[in-house]
Amino acid sequence: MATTVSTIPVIDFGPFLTGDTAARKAVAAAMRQASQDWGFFYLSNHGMPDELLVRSFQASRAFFALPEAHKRELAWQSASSNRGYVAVRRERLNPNKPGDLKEAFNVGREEDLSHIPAAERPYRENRWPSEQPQFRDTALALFEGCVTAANRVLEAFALALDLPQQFFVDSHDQQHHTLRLLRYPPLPAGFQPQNGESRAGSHTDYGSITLLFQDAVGGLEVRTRDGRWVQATPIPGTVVINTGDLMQRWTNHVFCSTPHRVAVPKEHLTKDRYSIAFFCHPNDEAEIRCIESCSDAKNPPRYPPITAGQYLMERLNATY
Ligand SMILES: O=C(O)CCC(=O)C(=O)O
Ligand SMILES: [Fe+2]
Repeated sequence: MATTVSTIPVIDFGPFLTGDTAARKAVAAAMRQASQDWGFFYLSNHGMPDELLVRSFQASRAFFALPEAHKRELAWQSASSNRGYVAVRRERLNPNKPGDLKEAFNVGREEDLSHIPAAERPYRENRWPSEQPQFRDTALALFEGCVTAANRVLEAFALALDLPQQFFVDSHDQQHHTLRLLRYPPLPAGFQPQNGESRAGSHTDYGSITLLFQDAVGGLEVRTRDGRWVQATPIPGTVVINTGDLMQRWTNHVFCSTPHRVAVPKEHLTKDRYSIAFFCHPNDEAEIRCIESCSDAKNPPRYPPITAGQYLMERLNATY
């Protein structure tokens, strides 16, 4: 019997950004197929400036090199804020496994909070390391760059589903996204994971789409439809895009959210690994109701409508 060795698709986004209607439709169709088959794809020519990404990884490295006590002063406080520093083993992406061997720093949308009652501000306020003033500028520039790139991807998703181009973009315009810098600390040579511990336990992402930039170390693994784990090997110049549970629900499983994890790698485990994830979340009030072109007699709507805010809060509270 012939076996087909399949890998996570690499899609050239250039024709979507600069091409004619036919070229844009072809890119959108490729994304739809990849989202159906894998829930994951790499995007080349994604439009994010390389200089910004280089600067962001440098800023991340400098931030995580701060003394632990300084980082803890910026600790993550609540799911409703979802900002700040998350220490090693603090989070379990797979709630049945030990805490993840990673640390993280979350950034949300930066807003003018002067008109907000003081008691509510901590929930909407980013936390910044006072000893690194340039860190804030870089993180916010990266946030903006990710919003732009994510919106283009959301336009392609809309095109793939015969929706008005701005359908998803409009329901993300409050930018309830989370930018997350991640560091996976070095592990001792010969390190053997105990009780299924890993750098990040198997999970699906909660939101609509995730953009993931990874360094050259590797370790990200994606589950195939038949239950095997495949390496999402770093490919320079690309961003990994995956669809989250909310998008799966919205599209009635036409776009799938796929379990993935960061395993302790066989090589380079004594090196730290850095990645940057941008989790896109629709506006709190956005109603996540099965999209019409995603259901028919054979695939009737699988979920009742829910607001994005309610859904995401439930998922986040379960992780900590
Ligand atoms: O660091 C990575 O490669 C993946 C991280 C991830 O999947 C997550 O934080 O949701
Ligand atoms: Fe993830």
